[in-house]
Amino acid sequence: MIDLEGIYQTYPGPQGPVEALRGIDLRIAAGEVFGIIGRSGAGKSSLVRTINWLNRPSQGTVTVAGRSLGDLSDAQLREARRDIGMIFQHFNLLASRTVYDNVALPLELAHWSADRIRARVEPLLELVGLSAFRDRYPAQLSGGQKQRVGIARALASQPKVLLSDEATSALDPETTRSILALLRDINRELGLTIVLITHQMQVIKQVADRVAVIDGGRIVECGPVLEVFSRPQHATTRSLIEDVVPQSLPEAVLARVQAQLQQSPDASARLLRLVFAGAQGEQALLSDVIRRFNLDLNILHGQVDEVQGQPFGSLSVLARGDAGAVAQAVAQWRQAGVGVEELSHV
Ligand SMILES: Nc1ncnc2c1ncn2[C@@H]1O[C@H](COP(=O)(O)OP(=O)(O)OP(=O)(O)O)[C@@H](O)[C@H]1O
Repeated sequence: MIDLEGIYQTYPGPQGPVEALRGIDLRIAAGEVFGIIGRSGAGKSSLVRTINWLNRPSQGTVTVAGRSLGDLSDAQLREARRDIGMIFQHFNLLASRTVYDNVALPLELAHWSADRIRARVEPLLELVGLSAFRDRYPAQLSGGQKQRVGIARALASQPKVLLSDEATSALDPETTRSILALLRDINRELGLTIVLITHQMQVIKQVADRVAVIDGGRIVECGPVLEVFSRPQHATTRSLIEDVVPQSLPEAVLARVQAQLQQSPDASARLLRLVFAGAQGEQALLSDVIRRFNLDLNILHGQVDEVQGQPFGSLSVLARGDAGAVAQAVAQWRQAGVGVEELSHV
């Protein structure tokens, strides 16, 4: 559905050119919810804006729904952009128009008749849960309701792709969850391809199928969300994931364990972090090794969660046992597909 090849974006700057995008290749399939995450200045906005040609890249090609945007005339580009809806962090609603009229705007601009507009807008207001608010003005709405108007407006021209530029960044966590659930429903019901850029891993966790991590204008990691969460390869990914899955042991917990072991030393003790995802989360991972290898396992820190309906978690444990027992337990976990890393020597 979306194909980016060799995208470079250079902006002029007071201290010389700024290279915002440095060779991006990305393929997003029809019907996917695809997340792009990165820190401030990583190049997220520059990237998402090349997908509707609001940013013309310095180099590279963008193909959306079979059309190479760089090859189109202005009229063809206007036509192609109807396939690409967009929602924004600050909603971009017109204050002087009601909810209904904001959603109707793109259709008015396309010279639709009032009857046709009504037939399109009313079901959209229903879809986003705002039928009762149709005559209100943006100033009379909450942030979440404003974003629902933004979503309905973006869907008015029946796009194939919806781009979301930090659409939940200005919302509280609960409203964020409800907007993301709405986007997921729309993706399922309408088969819409959704590309969302965000700096929040929570957003990726709740809604994306695949994620690309962008850093310094390059994609440093890309894959299915569950895979990237369980085996992050790049330091930037790890630190972004820390928000939703602890990647290390809090200093205070580590200090407590070290103090305990100083009082009663144990040469077999190892501090391990286990990461499990999907089917592994349903197995008796701990009790099995405890029984089989006669291990002592203290759970020190961790979290069990769900990503895309699959169990996913990380547990930090202190493992102790007879000579070789901990190593055998580690081997068994690894064989079962559980990620095991040694946190530090204690
Ligand atoms: N129009 C512009 N002119 C000059 N430099 C720009 C322009 N737009 C972006 N940049 C620079 O390009 C780099 C990438 O910016 P971009 O807005 O794409 O990042 P971002 O990841 O979306 O950041 P944020 O999350 O803070 O919005 C930054 O160094 C930024 O300062």
